[in-house]
Amino acid sequence: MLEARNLGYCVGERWLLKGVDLAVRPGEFLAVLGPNGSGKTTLLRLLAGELSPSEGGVWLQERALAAYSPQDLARVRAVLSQIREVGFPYTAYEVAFLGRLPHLWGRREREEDHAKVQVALERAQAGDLTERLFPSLSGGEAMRVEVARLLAQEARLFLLDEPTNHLDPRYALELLCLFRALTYEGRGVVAVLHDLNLAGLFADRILLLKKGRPVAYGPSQAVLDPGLLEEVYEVPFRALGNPEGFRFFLPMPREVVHGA
Ligand SMILES: Nc1ncnc2c1ncn2[C@@H]1O[C@H](COP(=O)(O)OP(=O)(O)OP(=O)(O)O)[C@@H](O)[C@H]1O
Repeated sequence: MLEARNLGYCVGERWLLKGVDLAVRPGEFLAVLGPNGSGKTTLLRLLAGELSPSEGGVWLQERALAAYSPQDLARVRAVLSQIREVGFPYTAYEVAFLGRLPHLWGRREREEDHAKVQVALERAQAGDLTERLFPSLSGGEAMRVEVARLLAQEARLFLLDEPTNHLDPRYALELLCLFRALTYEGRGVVAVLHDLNLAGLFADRILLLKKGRPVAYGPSQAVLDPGLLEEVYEVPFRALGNPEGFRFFLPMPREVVHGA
């Protein structure tokens, strides 16, 4: 569904990202992890076609990303970015309706478009927000409306930049359950996450970045190794749970790990 080969992005003399290879198959959930400034958003923007690679390339459904028109691209992949500003006081419903725009080229909106937006708002637990002005929503409410916009877009691939940002534990879990459920319909998900444990719970695979370079890429529970995490995040981690099964990871102050 999605493939990146030797992907790199350079600004001036500095490589913000270099040497990334990855593949997302239909039904797969890939989490992108790494410290602040490690290149996660840059990678997501390259995968979305919002930035052009300095080297390597991206293929979506076996077609080079660069060969897509903006309309075609918007019908295949949906992007949840970190920037959540709208220039006008749109209602939440109008923001969610933006997801239908890629399907409206060359035709007028129909009743079914509104029905799809309504279903998307309910599925994103934003059905009670429809009349609210978007700028007046809390961070978590705005996120749910944005998710409704993505669902209304009916894309095959979702690219999510820190989707659990602003969400309380319940909504964070429910949001990731929702996207995991969408993978069972054969859609793909790439999500930038900071929560290692949510990544371990929901992702099939993890790509771990440090300073713009891939450090590990593989099955989630294999990548989530305390030694590797300490090397990447420069803080000790303690693993809890069953070494043969699911493990949780807690970052620890060094004094706690090594004794004060
Ligand atoms: N247009 C640009 N010009 C110069 N440097 C940039 C540009 N865009 C991003 N950077 C830098 O590239 C690095 C990677 O940025 P990026 O936003 O991809 O990191 P990130 O892993 O998503 O970080 P965070 O976890 O803090 O959101 C950062 O040091 C950032 O300051």
